[in-house]
Amino acid sequence: MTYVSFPQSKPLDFVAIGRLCIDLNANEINRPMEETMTFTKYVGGSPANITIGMARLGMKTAFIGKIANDQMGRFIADYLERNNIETTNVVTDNTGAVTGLAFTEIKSPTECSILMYRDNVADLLLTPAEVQESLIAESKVLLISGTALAQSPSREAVFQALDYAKKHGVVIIFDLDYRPYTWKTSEETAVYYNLAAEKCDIILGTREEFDMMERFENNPEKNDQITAAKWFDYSAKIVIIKHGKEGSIAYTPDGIGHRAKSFPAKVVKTFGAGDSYAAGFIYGIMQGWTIEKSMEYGSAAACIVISSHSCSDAMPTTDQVNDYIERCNRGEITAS
Ligand SMILES: Nc1ncnc2c1ncn2[C@@H]1O[C@H](COP(=O)(O)OP(=O)(O)OP(=O)(O)O)[C@@H](O)[C@H]1O
Ligand SMILES: O=C(O)C[C@@H](O)[C@H](O)C(=O)CO
Repeated sequence: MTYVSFPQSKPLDFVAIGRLCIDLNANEINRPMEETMTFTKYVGGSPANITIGMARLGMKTAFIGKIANDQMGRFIADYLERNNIETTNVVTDNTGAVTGLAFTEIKSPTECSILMYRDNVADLLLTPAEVQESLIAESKVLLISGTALAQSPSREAVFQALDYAKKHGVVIIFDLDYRPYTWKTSEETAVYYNLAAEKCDIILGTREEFDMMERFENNPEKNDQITAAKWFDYSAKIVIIKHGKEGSIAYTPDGIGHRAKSFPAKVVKTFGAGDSYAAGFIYGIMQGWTIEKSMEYGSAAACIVISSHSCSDAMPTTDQVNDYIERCNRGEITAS
């Protein structure tokens, strides 16, 4: 059963809009931040990580975003280009804005947190006029990510991108990517998340992210089926609700809750799971695979990233994902 059809005639597979940032991941793992002294620098930002994941899987990708006019901004642009991600719509800020930083704390494989430095960041300064209609028109998929909705003008830039995608028959995917610190009030957050989600074909988020959006709804038991059903009255064809290592469930308008097997992992840190899962899942669904097989692929990609030190740099190729699945099936990988 095919739930989403991708416009095959379009030359570009995937374009994402949103933040391009820097991750500084603790080298001394299993320690609190207070005792962490050194970090390794990687490109970060959830939509950037997903795009890098899609590129590693062999998809033709592009990014729409704004970078600071400094060494960090140039590091990001260079990394995207080296990963074959088209950067014609990566705009350089000229107001002195800075690159967002995410310092990661790896206290244990299950206790990880992120300290974000996001004052006056360039990514939130992308304007609607800077979004290239022609780039979106030529892509099969547009991915939006919730954090870009937190402030103007980036918020309007995302809605502009959504309008272009609708106009040109591009499949729209929303990774909720809710990061509380970029928002001012919970009401504002829920309003803009809901307005954007109404326009999307595939919505991916954790149970907690959907809870945040449901502040105006009546779903006291946090029932996944009720959560998903609302979006089928708008544009959605697939709603995925993620539950960490318990796996995820994909709901479709026919009332089916699709589940896939998850894999064991030797976990180094938990962050990056969602981004790699998204890349693997979207790749699979774009190949015409079943929802279950696509979810399985996303789960395996997630295991590879959470077993590694970085998010972006660890995004796997198809050979790496296939190899991981085969090794799990042979019982060669066990959970940490
Ligand atoms: N400890 C784990 N072991 C195996 N698979 C995992 C584990 N944690 C996450 N996954 C896989 O990754 C998928 C997405 O994870 P999760 O629900 O934690 O997303 P997320 O909260 O968006 O991630 P992130 O921490 O990157 O924001 C899960 O559905 C599961 O397949
Ligand atoms: O999304 C961010 O800004 C930070 C990410 O790059 C980070 O590594 C992460 O949280 C991935 O889920």
